[in-house]
Amino acid sequence: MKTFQEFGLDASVLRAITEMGFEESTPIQEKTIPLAMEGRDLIGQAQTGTGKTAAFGIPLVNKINVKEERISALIMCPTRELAIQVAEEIEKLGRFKGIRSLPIYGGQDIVKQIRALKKKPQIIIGTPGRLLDHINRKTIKLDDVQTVILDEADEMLDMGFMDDIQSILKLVPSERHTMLFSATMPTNIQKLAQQFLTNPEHVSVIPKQVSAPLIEQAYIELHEKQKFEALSRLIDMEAPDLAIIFGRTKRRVDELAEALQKRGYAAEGLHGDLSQNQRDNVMRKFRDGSIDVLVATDVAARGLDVSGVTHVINFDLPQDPESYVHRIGRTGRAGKEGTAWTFVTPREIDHLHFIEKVTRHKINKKPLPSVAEAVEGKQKMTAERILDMLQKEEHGEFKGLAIQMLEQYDSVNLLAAAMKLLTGDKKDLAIELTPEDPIRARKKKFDVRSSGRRVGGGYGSGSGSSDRRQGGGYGGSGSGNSSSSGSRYPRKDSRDYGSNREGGSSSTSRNREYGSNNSGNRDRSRAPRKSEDTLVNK
Ligand SMILES: Nc1ncnc2c1ncn2[C@@H]1O[C@H](COP(=O)(O)OP(=O)(O)OP(=O)(O)O)[C@@H](O)[C@H]1O
Ligand SMILES: [Mg+2]
Repeated sequence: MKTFQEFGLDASVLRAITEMGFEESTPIQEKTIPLAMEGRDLIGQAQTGTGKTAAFGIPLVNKINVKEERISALIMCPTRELAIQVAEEIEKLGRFKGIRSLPIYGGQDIVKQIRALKKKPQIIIGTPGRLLDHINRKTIKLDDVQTVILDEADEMLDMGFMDDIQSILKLVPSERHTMLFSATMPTNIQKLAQQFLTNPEHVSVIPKQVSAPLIEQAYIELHEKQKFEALSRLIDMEAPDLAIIFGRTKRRVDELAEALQKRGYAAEGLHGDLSQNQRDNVMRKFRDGSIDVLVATDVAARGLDVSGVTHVINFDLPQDPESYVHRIGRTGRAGKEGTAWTFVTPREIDHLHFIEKVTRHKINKKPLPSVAEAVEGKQKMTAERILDMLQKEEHGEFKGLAIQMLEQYDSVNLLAAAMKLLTGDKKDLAIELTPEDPIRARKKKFDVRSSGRRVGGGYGSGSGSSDRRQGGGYGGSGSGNSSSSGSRYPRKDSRDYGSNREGGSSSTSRNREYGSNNSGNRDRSRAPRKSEDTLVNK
């Protein structure tokens, strides 16, 4: 892998990269940074957690003129949390150069945003709905934008943002530099690319499977009614540092978070019905470790990068292979290992096999964790906590009492009693969740032919050679034949996109940005996609 010095970047950008702790470039960065520096339009595809943000962020920040007082670059993201996170990474990269960047997303006070816009940021990172609001209010002008980046482009299409993106891009000069990034590139992305990109270079560092290489994948077959017990045993057995649990609907997420809290886990829910304040709080707590279980709808599936996530658990099977890939990709990031568990009801087994085929990765069947395994896991965890406390030496104030008690009681019994207390056990609390319908299997055929030369993506797994090709898909060699009419946008479904578009811009009342108030709705529709060949590349 190349070091960052080899790209000929500005010294201030190099300094930022070093401060961020990046030593060498990841495969997608190595491929795209030079092309982006030449001003080439790009479609960049690489596995989850392999540094796509910096792959576009570094050349962008390098190119921006800090003297510019108008918006010169626009990054669009599908969710608010992602816009915030990408903005933070851009801020870090641009810090020493003195670049001004600003996240713009729904749910945040628009007046505050307008005030921040007066500071003349050069880079705006936003969700399409709120961006349009500002454009309509004339608080954002795009006449001087030279670079546009669509992060998670396929998801934005899937969410029905095509019209908004079109409206926004119409206002950007056509002489511009445009780049699309995602870990998954269904064929319908071709349409978007044709429309918005000029002679793009396809850069793909996806090896034979699209999911990240460092994630161990397992599934447990069980009945809907067994899921919660299985979940709590699994958490006890595995003792994750941080875990994300995906549920299918907002109601599911609420019920699950509450049930986990009742059982004594530090868990909170994240979905689009929460206020932005609540969403921000939950994310902050999860990032700083004050909660260790995040229960979420697919609003958290894309792009979120929280270090220390060791486990992803699909409490409900995701609707499509893309969603699976992105959900499990919240772990196993930046060269770290992770484990992904998926709960599957007997009627969903076919759908699981479909996901395995499309992602070209076997998901290993595992038995339901036993009570004994759960107990053992919990005991180990308690012992670790005690040893951790010993090392930190924060227990001094208890020493006097300990000596007194040891004079009267046997040390083994004392410690065992303390451990029992510390472990806590609320297993007897009955938990009842509203059942979810199973995901239906797909009937249509799909094509998983694979060919072509591929290189390893991720950290240190690549051979360094590139595999640029037309088309994307799940590692298929793809000629980019998008024969289907299967455009996946707009999806008029009940997904949780957020109808509260503060500032009430025109276009549509469809819910956006995973932030609305229609309780009980699904964050992702269960309606199968129209055509399988929008999923895989032929
Ligand atoms: N060259 C590098 N060296 C070390 N760490 C890096 C490097 N580039 C990026 N990272 C870190 O890797 C993590 C994942 O990066 P990022 O979020 O950009 O992944 P991604 O490819 O966009 O994943 P996703 O598909 O899930 O959005 C981040 O914490 C980032 O800071
Ligand atoms: Mg990303």
